[in-house]
Amino acid sequence: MINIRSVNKVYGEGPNAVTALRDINLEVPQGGIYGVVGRSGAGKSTLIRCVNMLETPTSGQVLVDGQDLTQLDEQGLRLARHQIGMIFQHFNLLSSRTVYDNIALPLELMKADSAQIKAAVEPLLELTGLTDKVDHYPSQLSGGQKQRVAIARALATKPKVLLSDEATSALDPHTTRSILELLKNINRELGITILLITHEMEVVKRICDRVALISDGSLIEEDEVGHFFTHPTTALGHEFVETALSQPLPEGLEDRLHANKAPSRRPVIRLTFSGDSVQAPLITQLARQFSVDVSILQAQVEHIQSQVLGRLLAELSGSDEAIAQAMTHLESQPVRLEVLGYVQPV
Ligand SMILES: Nc1ncnc2c1ncn2[C@@H]1O[C@H](COP(=O)(O)OP(=O)(O)OP(=O)(O)O)[C@@H](O)[C@H]1O
Repeated sequence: MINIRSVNKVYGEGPNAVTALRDINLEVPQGGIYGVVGRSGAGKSTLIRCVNMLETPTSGQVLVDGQDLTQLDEQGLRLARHQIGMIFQHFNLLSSRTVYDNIALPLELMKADSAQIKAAVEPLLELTGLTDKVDHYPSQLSGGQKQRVAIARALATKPKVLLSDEATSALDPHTTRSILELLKNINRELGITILLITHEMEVVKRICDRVALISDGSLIEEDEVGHFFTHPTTALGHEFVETALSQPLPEGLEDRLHANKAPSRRPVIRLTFSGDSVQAPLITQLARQFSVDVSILQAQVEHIQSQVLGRLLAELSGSDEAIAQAMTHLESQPVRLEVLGYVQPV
């Protein structure tokens, strides 16, 4: 649905030139919810703004529904943008217009008559839960309600694609959840493809099917969300995943953890399981096959999209040889093994 091919973007020229995107290739499938994550300044906004040509790529192609937007003139671009709605972190509503009139704006610009506008706006008010706010002005609305208006406005031209630029970053966690639910609902009910950028892995975890990670203008990782959470391949990917999954260590453990192995110290390991490996009797196997005792310190099971993700923190005890064999076995299994450190038995 969205094909980004070899896109580069350089701002400015000469010694002041800033390369914001480097040879980005990305394919967003039709009907999916696709997340792009990265640290501040990585190039996320530039990337999403290249998809509706708010920024023109320096080179490369951007195809939406098969049409290469980089080849269109102003008139062609104006028409193509009817297929692409966009929402922003700070809502960008017109303060002098009511909720109804904000949603109607893109239709007015398309010269729709009042009957057409009414027929389009009313179902959107219902979909976004704003029916009782129709005559309110933006100043009379909460942040979440303002974003709902912006979403309804973005859908007014019946786009095939919705772009979301940090749409929940200005909202509290509860409101964030309700807006993400709304986006998911829109994706499901209307079949709209959503491309969102965010610096919050929580957003990706909740609603995205696929995710891309960008760093310093380059795409460094791309995956299905459940797999990304269990098998990040880069150090940055790992860091992002941790922000969304990490739980505080059990009380007192941090103080007891040593970085180095010593004869009497026992390893504390973290196992991350996904899919079928959640069901696998790995722990009992360790005990039986390798004469290793496993004390579970913490356990957690989460559902990320269609994937089940389990995390287990455990202390292993047994002879050095048995522990080494058990670790080798774990490394060969479809789980992620991390050694957090070593503890002296209490
Ligand atoms: N209009 C511009 N002129 C010059 N440089 C720009 C412009 N817009 C962005 N940049 C630069 O391009 C790089 C990427 O910026 P961009 O805003 O796309 O990153 P981002 O990942 O969206 O960051 P943030 O999460 O902080 O918004 C940064 O180095 C930024 O300073």
